[in-house]
Amino acid sequence: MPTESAIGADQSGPAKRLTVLSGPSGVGKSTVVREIRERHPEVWLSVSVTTRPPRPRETDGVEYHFVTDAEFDRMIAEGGLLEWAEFAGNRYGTPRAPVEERLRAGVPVLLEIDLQGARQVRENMPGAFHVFLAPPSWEELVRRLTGRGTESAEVVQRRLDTARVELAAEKEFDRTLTNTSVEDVRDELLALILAPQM
Ligand SMILES: Nc1nc2c(ncn2[C@@H]2O[C@H](COP(=O)(O)OP(=O)(O)O)[C@@H](O)[C@H]2O)c(=O)[nH]1
Ligand SMILES: Nc1ncnc2c1ncn2[C@@H]1O[C@H](COP(=O)(O)OP(=O)(O)O)[C@@H](O)[C@H]1O
Repeated sequence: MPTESAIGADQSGPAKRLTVLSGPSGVGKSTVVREIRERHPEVWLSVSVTTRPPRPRETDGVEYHFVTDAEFDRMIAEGGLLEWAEFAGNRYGTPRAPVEERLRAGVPVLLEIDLQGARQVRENMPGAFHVFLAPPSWEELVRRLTGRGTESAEVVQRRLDTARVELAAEKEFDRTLTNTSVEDVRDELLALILAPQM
């Protein structure tokens, strides 16, 4: 079985098809990912584990696997997470085995994770391609995050504080896509996921 670093380091194998999507809370990552899930089953979307409670209209096993703190602790202890991070008071992580299985089989894999997780993937899997989803403007980001209406004012403020840090990290990414039109971003992202990546 290839090691974690061997998967990422193998520039000739299917591991080049690991794509990471990051960007500030509210920019539209989940919306773009939902479009890809519904229209492009050829791309495999990693389903993260999280200790955050489900939002209305989220289904366990679809957007996330919703787990307890104890279950999350156990996954860390067993080495079952490829990466994980704490974000706005909750923990999120990528289950390792399903990602490695798909990459070995040559299936394109998309991870939607935060900046801290993206940095861990960059460190451990150097073959991954990193895409930053940017808002058209700061005002529009605030509008989207507030307009979604799924978080309290306090949580929105916390996410906006984090968003400033995330926006400053854009240059770490291989490519920026600006989310003006969801359909345009979906098509551009799909092209990057399916293209042979340098
Ligand atoms: N590191 C890491 N971050 C994740 C993972 N899954 C989701 N996230 C990120 O956690 C942050 C919060 O996600 P969520 O609570 O769903 O809020 P939303 O992205 O604003 O809809 C976002 O930046 C996600 O990209 C994961 O497995 N690992
Ligand atoms: N291109 C877009 N134009 C206008 N609104 C958008 C666009 N993309 C997403 N949204 C809206 O912005 C809000 C935040 O999007 P979401 O996908 O939940 O963001 P994220 O997953 O990055 O936190 C949602 O209400 C969503 O409908």
